[in-house]
Amino acid sequence: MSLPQHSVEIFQAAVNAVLPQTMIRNNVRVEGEKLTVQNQSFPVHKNVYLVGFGKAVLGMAAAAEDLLGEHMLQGVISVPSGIQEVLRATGKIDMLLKPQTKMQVIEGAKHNLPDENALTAANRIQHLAEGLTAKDLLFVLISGGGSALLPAPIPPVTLQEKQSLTKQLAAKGATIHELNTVRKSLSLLKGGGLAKIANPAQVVSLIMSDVIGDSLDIIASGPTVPSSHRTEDCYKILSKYNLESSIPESVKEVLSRAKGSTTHGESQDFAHVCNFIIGSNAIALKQAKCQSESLGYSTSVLSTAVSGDVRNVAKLYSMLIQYACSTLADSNSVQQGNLKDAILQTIAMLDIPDFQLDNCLIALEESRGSGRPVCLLAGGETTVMLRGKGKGGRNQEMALLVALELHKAKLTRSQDPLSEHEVIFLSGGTDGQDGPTEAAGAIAYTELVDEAISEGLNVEDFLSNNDSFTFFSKFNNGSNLIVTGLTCTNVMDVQAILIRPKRR
Ligand SMILES: Nc1ncnc2c1ncn2[C@@H]1O[C@H](COP(=O)(O)OP(=O)(O)OP(=O)(O)O)[C@@H](O)[C@H]1O
Ligand SMILES: O=C(O)[C@H](O)CO
Repeated sequence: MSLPQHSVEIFQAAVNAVLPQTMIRNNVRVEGEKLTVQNQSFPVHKNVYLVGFGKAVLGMAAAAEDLLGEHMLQGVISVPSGIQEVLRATGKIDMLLKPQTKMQVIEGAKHNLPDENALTAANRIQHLAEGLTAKDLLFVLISGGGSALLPAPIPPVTLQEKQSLTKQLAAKGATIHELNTVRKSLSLLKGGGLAKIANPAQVVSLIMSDVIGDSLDIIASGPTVPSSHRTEDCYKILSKYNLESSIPESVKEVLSRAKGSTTHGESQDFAHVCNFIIGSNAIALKQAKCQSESLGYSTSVLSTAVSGDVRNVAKLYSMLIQYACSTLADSNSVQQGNLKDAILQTIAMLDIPDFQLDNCLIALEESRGSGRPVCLLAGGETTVMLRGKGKGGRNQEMALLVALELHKAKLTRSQDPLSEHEVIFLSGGTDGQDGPTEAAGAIAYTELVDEAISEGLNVEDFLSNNDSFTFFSKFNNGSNLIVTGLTCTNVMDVQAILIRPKRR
């Protein structure tokens, strides 16, 4: 198999590790009247209710209902518009609920924005939780996209007002941490509200993380997690993005009523709640590492928190590739030292706290000793400043930017170790949809720009129009695109760098 084929296999292993059914089965057991999640057990006796919200929740709910059997009484889940149709059309029948399901499925939040359908779902979920007693257990399934699928604005804030504020913040580049800090303070169910309403029932939440650092109170705005944020934090965020003057009166009223904490009660009110992370970027990368090792690569995971502007991140990966090639060729060159300094500066500038350059060295040293090819893995989520009107996504744009950086590096250095190695760079979204495109991501390599020129394609033109999908659709007959279809899971993005010396 070729390096590009290996990179796709490794990416696929990452995605398969976090498929909703796999995660439920790996983390949940039901034996008689005992429900065990990870290492914690709960008694069950036909007293389980289920609610869920998020892009991965349909498959999670189908697997959970199978496991819970007769213990499960009733459920409501809020999932993205059209998801059941897509699953049927793509033959992913095992992610759908069985015809005899006890669950009500409500589809909503088209384009990831809260709407009336999602509001109806949130109302039903609230109603179900309010009716629970100390004898009941509420199983809560949470995944990315959950914030938009569980809107419950605190009156007098309206859905439209909340939606408009969220949109304005997002358009001004607010991070998901900032966005969800504000959302929590305006919601009845977010920021621990759902758990509070379900009290005194036992609440067991299974959470799939799609945020950097896996912060429980940020994922889907933490409906079962006490909020660590205060109202002042909301005001700071609103003023940072110059939105203070445009906040509606209703929002001011709710914020002033909250006075201090944005959580629904104190943390001792959460004694009835157990939150479990069952899927994350780290879990996906761990499996990707296993797959890569079984394919014969010296492998290291560098980070699960790669974030920042896609252009800066692409520069980081390009330098890392050059550093790796130079280390594989000669462990003490001046070029290698300079690259290392530049890499460390970029990591500090991008603020990627968990980045382990030492892990990269371990893989490189192992490879130098064994002659095995190298695989470097990382994950996270970058941001793209949209300047053009093209079609693309952050992963395809990153792959194209890395190709361009490698091309430039090759031109500026003769006798470059880069040219002596075969290099593959893959970036893909684990949800299978990179931006509004039909691809999950793309594969790049050192010679891509030269090959594109010979096909009459100018990489820089496509990049300046944010048109990476159009580029990769045309280039090489589309064979550098990674197309998986919607995976119905999401633990952010995965990058894989594969390097081996060229055969002479
Ligand atoms: N033409 C484009 N080129 C590059 N990136 C784009 C383009 N259009 C949109 N994007 C990026 O795609 C992202 C939105 O797509 P997507 O829905 O995959 O991401 P998301 O909102 O983070 O959702 P999820 O977390 O489920 O992946 C935004 O970060 C946006 O900047
Ligand atoms: O739903 C959300 O808030 C985001 O996907 C982060 O979890």
